[in-house]
Amino acid sequence: MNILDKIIARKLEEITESKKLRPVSVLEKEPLFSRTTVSLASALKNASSPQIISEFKRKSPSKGIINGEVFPEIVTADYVKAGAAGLSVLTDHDFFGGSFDDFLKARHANPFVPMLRKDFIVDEYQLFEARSIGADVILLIAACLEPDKLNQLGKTARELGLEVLLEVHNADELEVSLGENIDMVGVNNRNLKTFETSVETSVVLSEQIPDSFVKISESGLKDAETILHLYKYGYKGFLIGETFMKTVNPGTALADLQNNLTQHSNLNPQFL
Ligand SMILES: O=P(O)(O)OC[C@@H](O)[C@@H](O)c1c[nH]c2ccccc12
Repeated sequence: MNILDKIIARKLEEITESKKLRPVSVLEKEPLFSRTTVSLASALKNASSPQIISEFKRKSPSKGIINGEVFPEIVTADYVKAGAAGLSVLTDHDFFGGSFDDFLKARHANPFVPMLRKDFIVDEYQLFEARSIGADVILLIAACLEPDKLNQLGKTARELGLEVLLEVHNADELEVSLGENIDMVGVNNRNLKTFETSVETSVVLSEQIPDSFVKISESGLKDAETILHLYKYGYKGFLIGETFMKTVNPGTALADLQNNLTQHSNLNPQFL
């Protein structure tokens, strides 16, 4: 069984448990459930420079513990101060060390910033959960979902007021998964089954994503040069976790990257 299959198997168990403990009728009563969501897609679409979506991630199956001593309310507020266009917070516990508690702390610290619930969504129930913790965006991973299921989840997500980020890793996934209930397409530079990471994945797939979708490059991004390179291929958003999270002060790491982006684009105005 590859790691993705293991994650999904565990996810299905968790969902069965959660549905009993907190049925949809309970989730719907959460105060955040009826909150007005904030659009990540429009923040990215309207920007005239590369936008960073900063991730709060404690650990991962590929890297183990990334940072054991971090507080989501502090890190995410620092990210926003340093200019993050959006936030991504892991809610998967067993494989990524995340939680609803992390997400809620980040949400309360940043009420008006677009936030992605980063998890493995395989059931409608998780969309209600996402809404109940104050998410604006959910991720649908093509590698985890049959096209019909993906389309159905996208439809329900949008009915709930959530934006949908479709994650793909290759042309086949893109072809079968791209549909009408998608707001943004994220190209994951990391293969979730092998953990192999190459930013060339974003270059190769860029041409095949229609211009009507906002493009985001995800994973393995470390420096301004790479971001400006991918920006030329039409990527507006850049999802970055580990590069920031492995430092003592993730917000400062983002601020440094933003400075480098500005400097490089001053030196090379053709990039912007
Ligand atoms: O930490 P990185 O290499 O900057 O990657 C961030 C993000 O792209 C990655 O965490 C991610 C992308 N897709 C996912 C799906 C599930 C869990 C995690 C992910």
